[in-house]
Amino acid sequence: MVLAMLRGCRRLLHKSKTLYTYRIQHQETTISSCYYSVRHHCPTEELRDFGLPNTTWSQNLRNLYNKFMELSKTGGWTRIPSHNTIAHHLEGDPLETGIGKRMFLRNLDSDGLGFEYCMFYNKDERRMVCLFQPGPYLEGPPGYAHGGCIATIIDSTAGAGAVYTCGSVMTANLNITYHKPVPLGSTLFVESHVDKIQGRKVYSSCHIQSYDGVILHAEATALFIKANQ
Ligand SMILES: CCCCCCCCCCCCCCCC(=O)SCCNC(=O)CCNC(=O)[C@H](O)C(C)(C)COP(=O)(O)OP(=O)(O)OC[C@H]1O[C@@H](n2cnc3c(N)ncnc32)[C@H](O)[C@@H]1OP(=O)(O)O
Repeated sequence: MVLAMLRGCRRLLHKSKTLYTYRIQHQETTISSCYYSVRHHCPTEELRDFGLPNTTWSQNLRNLYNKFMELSKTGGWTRIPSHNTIAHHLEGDPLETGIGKRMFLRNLDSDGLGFEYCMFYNKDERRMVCLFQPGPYLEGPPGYAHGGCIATIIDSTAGAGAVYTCGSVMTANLNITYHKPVPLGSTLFVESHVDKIQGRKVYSSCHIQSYDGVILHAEATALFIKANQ
């Protein structure tokens, strides 16, 4: 499975011929675009799991987290680990993909300032839930989250849902309707669903609600393309 995905990635890289050259600490490293996939085990080093509660989490976020942890005990839902380097989520050579890079959503060194979130996956229902608290560094309109960060959390939730359902994918299309501004520091319930799989195309939908489900902040549809096997 792992080897097949890697081969799929490599074939794609040859096909697309999209090679980018990065200079990192005076060392030139050639990397290329790659489908996102899930690493099933971590390398030997101990890594922090950022999807666990920390002191910046609001009570509402903790309550939702506890609710899904309870649901996890009876099967159905599984908490998804979250690291700050994509190399530890990607299948592939960590030396090639990981040097000097951070995951966009985990690129701040202080908790609570940016994307504070955890995810839970339900395999049978093909659903991914993200419990999200946007920090003060995500400001767009005064006091509210930037639309780009809302797009990011939608893409990441629906993308992770597609990855956990189908394996390696890339986002090809994302359509978002913003209904209500998202207050910074609020607790949000983001939920995605894989609606249809047609060949390599994975169609998903996603919405963002307030933690109590009263306010619908945004809705989206997305198309992900599976890696060639
Ligand atoms: C982060 C959270 C951590 C949680 C823990 C899990 C960790 C792990 C999860 C990570 C989750 C990250 C989620 C972020 C995901 C990105 O941010 S991805 C980055 C943004 N996206 C990109 O950069 C993609 C850029 N585009 C491309 O590279 C290429 O166009 C694509 C999308 C790979 C497709 O190219 P291709 O493989 O050559 O496929 P191609 O043959 O062109 O098309 C295949 C089929 O799709 C159709 N198609 C392709 N594009 C489109 C389109 N735009 N519209 C409609 N149809 C299309 C084609 O018509 C074709 O249809 P059929 O003929 O089969 O019917």
